[in-house]
Amino acid sequence: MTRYDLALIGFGGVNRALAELIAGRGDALEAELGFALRVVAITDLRAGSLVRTDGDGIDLAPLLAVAPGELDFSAMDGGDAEPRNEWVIREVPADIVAEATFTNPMDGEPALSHVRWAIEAGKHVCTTNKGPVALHCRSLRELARRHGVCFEFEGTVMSGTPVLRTARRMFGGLAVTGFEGVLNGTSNYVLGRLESGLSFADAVAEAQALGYAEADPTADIEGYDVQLKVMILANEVLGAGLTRADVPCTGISALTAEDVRRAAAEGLRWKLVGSAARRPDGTVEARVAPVALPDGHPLAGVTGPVNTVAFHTDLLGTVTVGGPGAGRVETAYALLSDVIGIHEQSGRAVAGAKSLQEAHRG
Ligand SMILES: NC(=O)C1=CN([C@@H]2O[C@H](COP(=O)(O)OP(=O)(O)OC[C@H]3O[C@@H](n4cnc5c(N)ncnc54)[C@H](O)[C@@H]3O)[C@@H](O)[C@H]2O)C=CC1
Ligand SMILES: N[C@@H](CC=O)C(=O)O
Repeated sequence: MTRYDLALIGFGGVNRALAELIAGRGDALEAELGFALRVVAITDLRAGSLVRTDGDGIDLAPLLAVAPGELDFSAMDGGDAEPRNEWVIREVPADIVAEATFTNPMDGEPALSHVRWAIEAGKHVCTTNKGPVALHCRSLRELARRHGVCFEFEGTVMSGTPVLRTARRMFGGLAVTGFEGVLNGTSNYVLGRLESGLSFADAVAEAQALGYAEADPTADIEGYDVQLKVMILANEVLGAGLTRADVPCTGISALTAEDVRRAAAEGLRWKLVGSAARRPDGTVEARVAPVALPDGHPLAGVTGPVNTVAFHTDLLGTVTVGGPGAGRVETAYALLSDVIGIHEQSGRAVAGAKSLQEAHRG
């Protein structure tokens, strides 16, 4: 039975939910997917680092029994008060590094370095961190190709909803001309709560407690989170090569509860919309802005942390993908789907190498 050893970098909502998935249904996953998962290292800014490469690896149950803010690895066997990210990523034997630290929309660091170190050490990477992917995807892909490892990031757009894989695998042979979508769970949740009478601050606090918001929710409210997602989607699906400067961005902070309620009474729903479209000259224009959509518009009925993106294509017209856009478990599932993707690609690589050997022999 194949087994993948995982190093978890960042042990907040998402990677903790991944650990819960592995601890809670590892055996069922093993039976269904044909591979086992063992966590051999965890690092976190607040908890420190923990490494166990013997036996079953790290015993996750006792860690998960401790409240997130109270976890301290320093007194544990194999533990250290420091995160020791570089040492863990480069030196601890692991097959896959799951990166889920804070997203930095300015330069992608320190997650960018985490991803680079892992790839340079010959480890596959899956990440939910939008910074490195939006800002440096091309160079990281090239680095991964040179080192013969996978670089997967399904969770960076619409959490566990498989929008990137759908667009990459299912749109072969047609031209995507653009897309528009509700791509941030927090702002959409906040707009809905304003409509039902909550204050802005209370609505944001709820979104934080539910695990939807970024560590600094300004990214959700001012639209930077959607800006990164638009870049990722446009660069993946339209080959756009967009930088942040190419995507003008306005968030929802200027909207008041009164604006939202008045619009609702007039049959309009405010939504934070991220969009991109190919111009006749082949370049791509993109933006992030709040829009008051009439009831009946396909994006007007998207509520709470649900996200939806409508892709415009030449052969199929508009194809819409919708599902959870945020949430700890939902995003942990994206990491699991990346691991499955890595397993499939590794299987193909092994099968390819075997048939090459057979061809040489025969
Ligand atoms: N929560 C969600 O719904 C989604 C989150 N994401 C992304 O996934 C990542 C993780 O999200 P959450 O777990 O919700 O965030 P979180 O804030 O709950 O957890 C992040 C963890 O990373 C740790 N950390 C920060 N910097 C670190 C460093 N330099 N070294 C080691 N640990 C470090 C923090 O101590 C914290 O425990 C973020 O980049 C976020 O943008 C993506 C899609 C959805
Ligand atoms: N903060 C983000 C989480 C997922 O990317 C959101 O609210 O959508």
